[in-house]
Amino acid sequence: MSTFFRGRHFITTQEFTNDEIELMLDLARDLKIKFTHGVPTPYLLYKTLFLIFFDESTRTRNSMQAGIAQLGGTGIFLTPDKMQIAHGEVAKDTGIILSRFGDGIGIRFCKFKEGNKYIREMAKHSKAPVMNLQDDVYHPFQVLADLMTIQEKFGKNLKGLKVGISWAYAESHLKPLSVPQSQILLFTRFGMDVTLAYPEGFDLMPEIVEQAKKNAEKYGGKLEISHKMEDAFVDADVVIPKNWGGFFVSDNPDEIRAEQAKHKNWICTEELMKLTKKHSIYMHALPADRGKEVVDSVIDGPHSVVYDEAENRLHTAKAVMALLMGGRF
Ligand SMILES: NC(=O)OP(=O)(O)O
Repeated sequence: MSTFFRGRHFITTQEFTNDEIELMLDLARDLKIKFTHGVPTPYLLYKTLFLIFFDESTRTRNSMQAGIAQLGGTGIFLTPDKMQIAHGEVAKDTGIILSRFGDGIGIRFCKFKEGNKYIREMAKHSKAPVMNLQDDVYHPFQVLADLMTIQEKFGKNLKGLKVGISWAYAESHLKPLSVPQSQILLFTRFGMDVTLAYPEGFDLMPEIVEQAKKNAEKYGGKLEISHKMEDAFVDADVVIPKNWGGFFVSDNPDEIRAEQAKHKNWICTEELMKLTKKHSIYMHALPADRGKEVVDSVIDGPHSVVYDEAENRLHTAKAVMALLMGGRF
């Protein structure tokens, strides 16, 4: 199985076929069962993974570091301020050197208009797989865990499943576009009927929306855009209300924050959840701005699957690492 994957970069799920995504999820499910039963999975014995984080992380960093350890390898956590990146070393040089030292490189770099370019430049020169741990465009590990969680709740055939992805207000920081963008790209490929709702001005990247529409056409999904939060909730099986920055509103963070503050009413409440189907699930990649993006009674309530979703980050991370970094099983 691993010969399809060995040595490939994981920058967006868009560069993997549906069959390959399903294989990743099959392995993630198998790894989850083995982990739960204490069965060792030393698929990456003696392999080394470098993890470069330009930005903060709880789930991504720890799922990768715990994951590589559970596969028998070693994860080395790096921050640019303690590397020669701080003195201007370019992505090409860092990528060539680290890939001569080890077997994989993971990078988180969310800065708008810079992160994806940096990761692609490193991937161009690295002889080891480069894994995107979230950039300004994509968050492939998150969306893989999201899809795994949705399949756990609704089964493998997701055709016609109604998914509402909505913008929500937040104050903690300017969140990237990468989560909703990855979701509209992947969910439409699995036949889901996606409604994307956001206040005017908080657009996703036009080329990503175009690609998601093409995916929907090709795979029998749907993508509809609305500027009313309710539209993401009516009859939905899955709702994913989450903040993202309005990077097309302005280049100035203060202006984006001021624009966001006009939409404090975009919060996921119990009233909104009542519009969804009875069995609906509430998802969030976390961290959530409680009281801003969502009320406690929803995120802690019966519809919420946020901890299952976060838990699946570990198993999907392990599956991708095992496949790309040369696991033999
Ligand atoms: N969802 C997610 O990527 O979480 P972290 O920012 O904690 O890694």
